Amino acid sequence: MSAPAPRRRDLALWLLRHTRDLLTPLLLAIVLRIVGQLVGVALLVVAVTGVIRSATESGTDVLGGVVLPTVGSLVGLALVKALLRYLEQYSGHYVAFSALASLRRLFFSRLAPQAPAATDGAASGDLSTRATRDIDRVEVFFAHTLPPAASAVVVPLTAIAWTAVAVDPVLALVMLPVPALVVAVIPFLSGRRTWRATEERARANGRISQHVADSVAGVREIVAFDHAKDRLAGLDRLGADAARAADRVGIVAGVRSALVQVVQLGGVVAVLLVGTTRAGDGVIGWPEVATAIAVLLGIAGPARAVDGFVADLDASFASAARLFEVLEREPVVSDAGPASIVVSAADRPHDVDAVRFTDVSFGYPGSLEPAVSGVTWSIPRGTHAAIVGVSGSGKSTLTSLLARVWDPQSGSVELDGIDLRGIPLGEVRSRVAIVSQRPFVFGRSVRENLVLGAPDATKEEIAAALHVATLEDVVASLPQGLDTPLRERGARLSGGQLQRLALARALITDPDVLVLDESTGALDPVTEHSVRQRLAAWAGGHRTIVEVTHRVDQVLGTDRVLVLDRGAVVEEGAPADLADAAGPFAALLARV
Ligand SMILES: Nc1ncnc2c1ncn2[C@@H]1O[C@H](COP(=O)(O)OP(=O)(O)OP(=O)(O)O)[C@@H](O)[C@H]1O
Repeated sequence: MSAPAPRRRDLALWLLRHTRDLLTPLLLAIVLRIVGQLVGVALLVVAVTGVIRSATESGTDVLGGVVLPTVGSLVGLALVKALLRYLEQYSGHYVAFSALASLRRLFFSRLAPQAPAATDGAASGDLSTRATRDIDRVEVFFAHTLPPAASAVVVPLTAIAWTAVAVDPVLALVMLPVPALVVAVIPFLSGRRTWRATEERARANGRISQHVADSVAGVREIVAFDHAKDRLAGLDRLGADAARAADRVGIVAGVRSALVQVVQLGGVVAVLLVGTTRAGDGVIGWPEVATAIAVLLGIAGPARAVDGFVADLDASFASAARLFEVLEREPVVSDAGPASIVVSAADRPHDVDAVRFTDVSFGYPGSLEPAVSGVTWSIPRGTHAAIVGVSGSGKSTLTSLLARVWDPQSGSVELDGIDLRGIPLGEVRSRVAIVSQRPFVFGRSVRENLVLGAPDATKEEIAAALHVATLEDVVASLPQGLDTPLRERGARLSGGQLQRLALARALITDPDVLVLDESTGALDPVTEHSVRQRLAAWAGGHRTIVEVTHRVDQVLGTDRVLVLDRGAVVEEGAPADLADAAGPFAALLARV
């Protein structure tokens, strides 16, 4: 179920909630920035008043009485400002990068329980853009938003209040509309439109990443079917969508930036006009006019920062919204947690079936037809069972339910007599190992790929698994043996070797139930025969094997067979009996 689209305010609160621990350094960054910028305004004021005093004050010791103290103050203030800037940048970026690290951790920790159900078939390119670029964009929210936003309000107000008290209240009043417009009005002009365009740009970037990821993964098909031009044209179209959205954002940002300049320069002219009149009337002196202008110039930068970050902030929120979508999604299956039942191997009852499906029905989200319906079937421990049926009959779905990738909508799946929903998820996954149709191999060494599910596997365990999978000769022939690096997706292995690697990887975890999902299809008959023999020895009458296949002749040597058709059980029994009965199994067998 997808979460409702969040608003920007909700997103800001959501981000802050997930990074609560960083609020103290964030507050520190804000205070440091405000003080640093006030020191910046003071620098200008001291410089201007110093110049005016040295020009207007008569007397012999202008150098010692005015110039040197002014220069001394300027140097002192500049050093303090530099130090404050350093500390502000340090704490701001500490907050930002720590926030990114915790968002990354959060992303993967929330994604893991959703996998593989929610990630299988999901747009992997788009997902990785969310995990990388979108998370990086959120940095703007932490490092470049809250401190500048706070200082854009506090610095101008403080400086103008000081002007009202120490210089001239009328000039302060003339200055006031400038930061008000620059901070609170102009940055938000046309905000809704740019926000929508920014969201569209983020989505377009996600689609571009997906297109590129698909093109890289499917490069063989693209070349074989001479499809490169179409892919490029598709990329151009997506690029044009992103550019159009970026243009809309850019035009508004340009206009707003121009307006900021006009208002700030207009403010200087207004202060100059009013100040000149008041100085001419003798109400204030020229130094006061110059000081007021120095203050106005000093607060221009801090005030302008709001317009500077609003566009970036939109991009940051658009990315945060894409993260929110993934992070707040409910896991497809919920872990039963510590209250659930963990039964040690020794305590497991011997008289119950290893696996039992009771009236199990399940349909994929969004599908009208159930993928399996009303399946009731038991697999005694230590047997080799097979699920057969034509393509799309629900065989793989049944094994996914057995590994609790999904929960059935009705009925139950039991492991050793206990409903899977009452067993910790980690325990289910360690007791049921699936060797899938399309195993994934990481671009790491053979060894690292083998011990994925059992990082502490011993040399002997690895050797035993390689033996059952008849992979020992293959590994021995690799240039660095087990340490040979594999290219991504196992590019340097043949299809059959890849399948055997996946089998060995599952065996190393020493599962109670080994599920083979069409996982010997790429083996030559001699190798397959030898793998089957070794698997039977490995199972040794106490481990259970569930094999999914549409090669019906392969299952004659198994203990029992389930025949599925359009998700329903149409026959079940010992293969020899079924072969003799004139039922669906015999019909499938006759087609071989
Ligand atoms: N992730 C999914 N989302 C939606 N529908 C799915 C998904 N996976 C499978 N299906 C559908 O569920 C039904 C059963 O598919 P399943 O993969 O279990 O069949 P199968 O018997 O294993 O097929 P095959 O022998 O071709 O692998 C099919 O109609 C299929 O289209």
